[in-house]
Amino acid sequence: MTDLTSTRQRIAAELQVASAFDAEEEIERRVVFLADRLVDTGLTALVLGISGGVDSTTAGRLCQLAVERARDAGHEAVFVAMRLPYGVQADEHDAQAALAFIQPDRVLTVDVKPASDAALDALVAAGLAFRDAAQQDFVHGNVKARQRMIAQYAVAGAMGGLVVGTDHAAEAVTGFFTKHGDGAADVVPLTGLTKRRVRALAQALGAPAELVDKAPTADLESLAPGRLDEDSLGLTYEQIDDFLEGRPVPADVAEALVARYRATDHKRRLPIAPPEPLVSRDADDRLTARQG
Ligand SMILES: Nc1ncnc2c1ncn2[C@@H]1O[C@H](COP(=O)(O)OP(=O)(O)OC[C@H]2O[C@@H]([n+]3cccc(C(=O)O)c3)[C@H](O)[C@@H]2O)[C@@H](O)[C@H]1O
Ligand SMILES: Nc1ncnc2c1ncn2[C@@H]1O[C@H](COP(=O)(O)OP(=O)(O)OP(=O)(O)O)[C@@H](O)[C@H]1O
Ligand SMILES: [Mg+2]
Repeated sequence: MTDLTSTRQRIAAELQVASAFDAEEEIERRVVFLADRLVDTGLTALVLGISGGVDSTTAGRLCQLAVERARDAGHEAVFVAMRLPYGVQADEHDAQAALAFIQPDRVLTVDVKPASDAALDALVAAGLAFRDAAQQDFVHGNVKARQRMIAQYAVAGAMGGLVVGTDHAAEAVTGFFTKHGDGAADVVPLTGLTKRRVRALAQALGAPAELVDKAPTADLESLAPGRLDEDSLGLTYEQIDDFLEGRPVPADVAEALVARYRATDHKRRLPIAPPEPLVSRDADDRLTARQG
């Protein structure tokens, strides 16, 4: 086995990509997971932003099925779908189609533009300077993602809810999310899925074809509205999925993915702390020796 093959296998295992896949089984397993989290924690709501993309369409429908499952078991539970546009969203019709499909108990709409723009204006007024307009637009994009996180956590705080994230293996491997923005969540039901497997779940759940097949966009940059993820990444999701599922990919693609995975390691972890001081390790060792 080559080094690259064993590295790929290790990454797929770390991201929980299964070798076998059955859409119906995966739906059931993930609905049960969400319903159990509600019952076990005693919390009473799931909260998730619905963008009109396939990830939140899929996760949103799983959430609605999960709260219905929890209610059937006698547990009070509600799914709050959040529309979180930045001003007027160009593909608002897709977001509305997603909501029509998900049939959430409740929809809350919060425009993240005023808060996102106010944060940027205050930073500039405080003297923060950007390299150029493109850098400012990129940083502003991450502010928008974090405003969505703030809105969802406010609802979760008020309603006793869990914030649901849409991260999955094809996004995690490249670290293509905003740290503490869309990367922040209490539960991540799509974990381990490649993008084509997310689409397979969406299809099996009965989502409209235009959402199942929709091209992924983070849609964070005002200077490049609706910019496709694949253009930003310089990789296609087919390539990413093939890599994760152990199908053949060109060596340069595999090398690029391994490099991205390593460079974004910090985004999949808790904040980095200083190494443990030796003195406390010695104390731990003494305690272990006494207990042993
Ligand atoms: N080695 C390291 N150890 C610890 N921290 C490290 C680090 N390298 C950078 N950092 C820090 O990490 C932070 C940067 O991370 P972050 O703020 O996330 O910013 P960054 O990764 O630069 O940008 C987020 C990327 O995710 C994309 N995105 C965002 C949201 C949604 C989606 C989507 O697909 O829908 C995609 C977005 O388009 C953009 O390309 C900085 O503070 C940086 O200094
Ligand atoms: N305009 C928005 N309104 C509500 N939630 C949003 C919006 N944009 C992003 N989000 C939230 O951030 C998450 C991450 O965005 P991301 O683009 O990765 O997923 P998606 O839009 O659902 O699917 P895709 O990746 O295929 O575009 C979304 O799943 C959603 O929960
Ligand atoms: Mg999107």
